[in-house]
Amino acid sequence: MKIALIAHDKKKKELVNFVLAYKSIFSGHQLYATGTTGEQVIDKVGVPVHRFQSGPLGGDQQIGAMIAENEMDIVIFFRDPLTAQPHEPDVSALLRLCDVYKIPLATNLAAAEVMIHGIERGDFQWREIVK
Ligand SMILES: O=C(CO)COP(=O)(O)O
Repeated sequence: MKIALIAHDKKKKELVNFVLAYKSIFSGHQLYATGTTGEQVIDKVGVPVHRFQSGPLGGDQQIGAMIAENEMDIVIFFRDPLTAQPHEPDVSALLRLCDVYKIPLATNLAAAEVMIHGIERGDFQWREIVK
C-alpha cells in the first residue's frame, strides 16, 4: 500500500518513534512524506521514503494530488492542533480530499495505533479493489 506520513514540527518526534516502533510493518509498504518529515524518517528509521516538498512549500498539496489520482491508500498525519500553521488552507484541503475520496486518515497517535494494526491484518485490502 502507499502510505503518506506527515507531521507538524512539534509532532515529528512522535511520528518518527511511531514509524520506528512499527518499522517491520512499514517496511512492507511504499512510504511517501512531506519534505522534513520524510528526511527525519529516513535518517532515524532507515526506511526508504519518497519525499515531496516541505508542507509549507506545497507538500500537502502534492499528497492531495496523489489522493485525487487514486494513488494514495492511507494517510497518517500527526497534526499539531495548538500551533497556527502558515499553510493551514493546504492542510484543510488535504484532510478534505481524504474525505472526498474515502482515504483512511489518522491524525493522531491513538488513531494511528489502530490503523497500523489494521494495515498489518490487511483491513485495507479493499483499496486494491477500488483501484
Ligand atoms: O507542514 C507539514 C504538513 O502540513 C509538514 O511538512 P514537513 O514535513 O516538511 O515539515
